[in-house]
Amino acid sequence: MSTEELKLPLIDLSGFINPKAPGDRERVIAEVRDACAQYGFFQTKGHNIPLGLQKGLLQSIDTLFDLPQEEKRKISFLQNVSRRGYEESGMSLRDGDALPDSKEAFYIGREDPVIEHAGFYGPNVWPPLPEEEFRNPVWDYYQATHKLGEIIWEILLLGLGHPTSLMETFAKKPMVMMKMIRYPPLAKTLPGQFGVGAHTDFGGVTVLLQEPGRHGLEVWLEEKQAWVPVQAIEDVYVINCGDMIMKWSGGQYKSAKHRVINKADNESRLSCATFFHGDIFATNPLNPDDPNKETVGQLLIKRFGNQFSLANEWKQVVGAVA
Ligand SMILES: O=C(O)CCC(=O)C(=O)O
Ligand SMILES: [Fe+2]
Repeated sequence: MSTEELKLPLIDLSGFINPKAPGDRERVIAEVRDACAQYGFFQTKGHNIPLGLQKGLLQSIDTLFDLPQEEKRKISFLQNVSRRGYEESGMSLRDGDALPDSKEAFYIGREDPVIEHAGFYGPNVWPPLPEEEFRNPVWDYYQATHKLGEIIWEILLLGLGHPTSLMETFAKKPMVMMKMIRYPPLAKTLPGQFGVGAHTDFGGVTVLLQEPGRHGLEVWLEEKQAWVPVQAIEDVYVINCGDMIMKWSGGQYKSAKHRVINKADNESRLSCATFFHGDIFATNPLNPDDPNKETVGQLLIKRFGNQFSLANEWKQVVGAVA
């Protein structure tokens, strides 16, 4: 089978969110379970996120990244205790990659009024744009994908025979980060440079919006030893599981490698990923007997610690150092 013929499952979530007939919810739960067990990824419609919110968000991302570079640098995420703000192109380099990512990104997260736990919780930073052009549409969108992340978590729990009430044991004050991304046109990247190099997502559920028609995401399919291109279709989300879910589920749900190459010569590509993890002090809720007692916060530090300005303080808060 050639990679062009391989497609991720497309799952209609409306059967779970607004069931109309007996068995609707169970069907969706089984479809999601099978997709996450086989691929760790699926595409979805019937997710209840209004198209108007998606379009507003993409417009806001475009406006933000069109700001002059010096304006964007003033809100660098490296200067922010809570890792909110702007990441310049060329800043992310994974071990083993020859070149850094070409993408630029902007991060927001929970809007907590005061900085707590050395920055795990804290306020967002916002660019110097009118609220109705950026902050309002972005925040409305964040809340909508926060909700969708929660729904996917519930479906994943049900798929493994757990009650949805388990959410309360690990997601009372969950880390939910949102990353808005712009990839430069292919003509503006270096030979061999990726938009985002091959990686797995670190944590819980990822809810990904791709700019319609701007393909570029590819998922590694272990069983076929092949990269599968994922189409960027209007109103269709990509959902995937991160490493923490794979660990917590004892490998029942996969965390698959993926990467992005913007294939358009002269057009940039926008996307937005919302990452729904769990409370910073939460340990594996799926298996209280799991000998591995690493917390969500410790796992975050392991993966991103070097990008936080107060990394050592963070480490102490979550017990990653004495
Ligand atoms: O932009 C995309 O399509 C995917 C981005 C991604 O994988 C990530 O930010 O973790
Ligand atoms: Fe990713």
